[in-house]
Amino acid sequence: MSSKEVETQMFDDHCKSAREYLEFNWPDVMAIDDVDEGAAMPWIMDQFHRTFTEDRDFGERLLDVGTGPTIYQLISASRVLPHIVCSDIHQGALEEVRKWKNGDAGAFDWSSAMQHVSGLEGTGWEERQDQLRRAIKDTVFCDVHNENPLHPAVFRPFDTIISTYCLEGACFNKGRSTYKKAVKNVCSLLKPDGYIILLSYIGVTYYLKDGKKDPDNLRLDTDFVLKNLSEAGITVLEASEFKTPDREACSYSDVKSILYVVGKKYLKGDYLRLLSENNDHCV
Ligand SMILES: C[S@@+](CC[C@H](N)C(=O)[O-])C[C@H]1O[C@@H](n2cnc3c(N)ncnc32)[C@H](O)[C@@H]1O
Repeated sequence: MSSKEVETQMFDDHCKSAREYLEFNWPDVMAIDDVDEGAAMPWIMDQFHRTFTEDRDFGERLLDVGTGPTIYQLISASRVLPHIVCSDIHQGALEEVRKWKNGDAGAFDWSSAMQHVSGLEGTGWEERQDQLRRAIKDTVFCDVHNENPLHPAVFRPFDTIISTYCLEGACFNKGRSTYKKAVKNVCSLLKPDGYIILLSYIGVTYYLKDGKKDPDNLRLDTDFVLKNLSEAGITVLEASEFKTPDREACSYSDVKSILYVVGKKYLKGDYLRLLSENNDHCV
């Protein structure tokens, strides 16, 4: 893609640029009264905090799939994973991440999210901000529709993968079989024994575009998301859901809930042992 094409690439059907996406979705980063999502942000940050303070071995190398221009999803992980690769199909989104990493004057301000997480951890937010900036090692092209989403780059399988609101965005008008393949493609980037954390919109039937309803033909429900993870070799360790507010009018979509999933790609032998030891681990 030429630099001119990169500059003019629409971010999505809703926002012209990655910057517009940031300003539309996070006029107030830790908002508790978002029209569609209510107090989802504090809940999401708390889920990530809980996950990454659990006694699990997340390894060293984290891949974020469909990072977009955001870093909130990486704050808690960066306390334990020192090597983070951000990936997205949109070059403008990755440029926003690079600007934030480099501390550019025009970079988006995520300090309230940093402060929220530091408050939970009992750490200093500026040191944690530096820690995340140091941990982001690379920003690379990714297309979840490719069998190897990171092609042409070559990476060893990752220890942990995070993906927030990417798969449903990439597949919203492409149907369930495309979603299923995309989940498989993403999970193929995870090493055996690795962890995946997925955040997803559930129950969307339309997104608003220029005041009109743009239908979502994916119609994600929780069971379908968990089943696809399982078919991609992931054992779901936990799944929590945040119910969005009942509302007459939507601002962006009619999302019904936000699903947070932690899964693990067990080695076959370990998985069978786990099953015989404790069935409760499997949702
Ligand atoms: C709704 S945004 C989510 C961004 C960010 N992770 C967040 O939590 O706000 C969806 C992201 O997925 C990216 N995306 C869309 N299609 C993709 C694809 N086929 N492969 C990889 N990323 C894609 C978009 O460029 C966008 O950054």
